[in-house]
Amino acid sequence: MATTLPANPDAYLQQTQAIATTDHPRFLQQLALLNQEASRLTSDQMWHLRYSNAWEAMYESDYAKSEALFQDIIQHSGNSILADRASAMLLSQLGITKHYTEAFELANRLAARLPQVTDAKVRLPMLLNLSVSLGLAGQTDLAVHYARVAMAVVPAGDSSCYPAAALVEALFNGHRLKSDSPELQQAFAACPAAREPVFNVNLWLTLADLYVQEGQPRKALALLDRIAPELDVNGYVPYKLEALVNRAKALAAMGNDDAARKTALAAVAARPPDDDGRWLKDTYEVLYRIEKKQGRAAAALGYYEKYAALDKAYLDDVNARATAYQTVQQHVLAQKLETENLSRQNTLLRMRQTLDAKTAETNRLYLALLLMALASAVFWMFRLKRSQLRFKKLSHLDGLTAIFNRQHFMGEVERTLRLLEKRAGAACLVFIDLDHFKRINDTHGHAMGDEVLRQVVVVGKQQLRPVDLFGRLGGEEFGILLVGCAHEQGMAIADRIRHAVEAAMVECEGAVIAISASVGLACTGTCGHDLRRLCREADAALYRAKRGGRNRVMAGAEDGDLARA
Ligand SMILES: Nc1nc2c(ncn2[C@@H]2O[C@H](COP(=O)(O)OP(=O)(O)OP(=O)(O)O)[C@@H](O)[C@H]2O)c(=O)[nH]1
Repeated sequence: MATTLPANPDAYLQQTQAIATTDHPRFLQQLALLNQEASRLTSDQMWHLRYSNAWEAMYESDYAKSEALFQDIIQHSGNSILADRASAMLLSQLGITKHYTEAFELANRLAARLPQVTDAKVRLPMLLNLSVSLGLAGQTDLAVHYARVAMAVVPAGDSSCYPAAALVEALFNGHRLKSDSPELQQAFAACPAAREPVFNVNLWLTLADLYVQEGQPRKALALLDRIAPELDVNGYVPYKLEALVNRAKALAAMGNDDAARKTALAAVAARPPDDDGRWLKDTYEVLYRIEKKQGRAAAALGYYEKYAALDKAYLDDVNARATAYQTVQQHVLAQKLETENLSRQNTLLRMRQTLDAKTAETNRLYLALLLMALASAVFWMFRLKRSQLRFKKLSHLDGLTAIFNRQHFMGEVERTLRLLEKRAGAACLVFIDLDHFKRINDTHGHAMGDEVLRQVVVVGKQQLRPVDLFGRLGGEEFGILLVGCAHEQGMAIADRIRHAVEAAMVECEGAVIAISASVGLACTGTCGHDLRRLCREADAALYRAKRGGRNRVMAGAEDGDLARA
């Protein structure tokens, strides 16, 4: 054996772990060397060394140490392959130490991880330990399934001893194995070549057990005799105990009570401190039957009590495993349902949020549309109102001169007279008619006539105050209401207007057109505030102005006329 680490510690670490079961003494030597030279290892190599140390601690039943090391590797190594191998080993250990709930939880995690594990050297221990732990749970179908899957993943050229042995164990624990089962033959064919003495011995002991169960005690005894030397070499206590129990059972079955008792008592003495009582209960059963058969009732009762206590403990353990398995599965199912429920709730929530967002968006859109519609309605209403007002205003005005038309003028005069009547205010109604206007049209054309009409309005406005009303009554005739004016003042203004018309300079083709107007006036002082009377009087005054020679202002009969200026 090397006393210093070889140049390539990676290969040495791998080779060391590979001989852990086939050459355990050498494994121990190499492990000691690796621990001694640990300072020369890289971080990853140190994790591999910790794995081997954990394996050895588990082999030596130092479960506290091995569990701490396995957990450290799983959680901190950062090496998924090593972590998976450590998980597989920990699974096996949790079954041995009866931490069933943790074991089945880990089994579920490993089963879920299996599809991602491609390395056959890692998949194999995972599948094997899944088979063993599910066998512990009483799930024979699953245990057999995983063992058969494990058979299929064995790399070409490697031994199929481990999965074949796992399959035998799964079938045996499920009471589905017979001494001539092909699975047993298959394991016997694979394991000797793999030079796995522990597995070989286990298979032989299983066969011996089957012989006893099948009522072939001689065959069992012959087999046990044959493997005795190997048992001594390997010195694995539980196997020795199983061999003694089966030997005692076989001897008892053959009626060799003394030898059976002696062997059974040897089995009791060989019981290791951490034995789970599985084999010992069978031992006490053998002893109880022998004592009973030989009439030693007290001794029989003593053994029976021990047998019954161990059998109860064994059955309790079986129940504990099954219960832990069911609990874990229920927990997983509950978590799955909760996750599904949460996911459904999340989906609903997301849908509701989307709907809310859409509704808010739609509402915003509606609001925007409403505001737009409102703004547009207000705008159109404003435009409508404006145009209505414009039309209304236009409808009140004379198209040519832009002063009040007849209808509106009369309306406004009537309204103003009503107000003045209430206040006893005075006013004079003035009618103006251009003289010989037809001639102007005829001489200068209709357009020129229009221009004359416009000019008359311009000069007329200049003589009026804002409160006065001015309107075109038709053709070349205009009306004015002089608000707040009594007769004299009215006459003066009317005459100023006549003057202004006469003085108006309307040119046509270089010549000035002569214009004059006849004016009739009627005032409230004599006619009162009645419009019709005022109109009649103003009209009559105008008539008299025309008749009197035009270009003059005449007042209503009682008002007294104003002579031509
Ligand atoms: N250019 C123009 N002529 C108009 C308008 N309205 C009426 N007239 C004309 O005004 C003239 C009025 O003629 P008459 O009623 O005979 O009166 P006059 O010629 O002014 O004679 P007297 O009133 O008697 O002085 C007619 O020839 C109408 O055609 C108008 O808006 N524009």
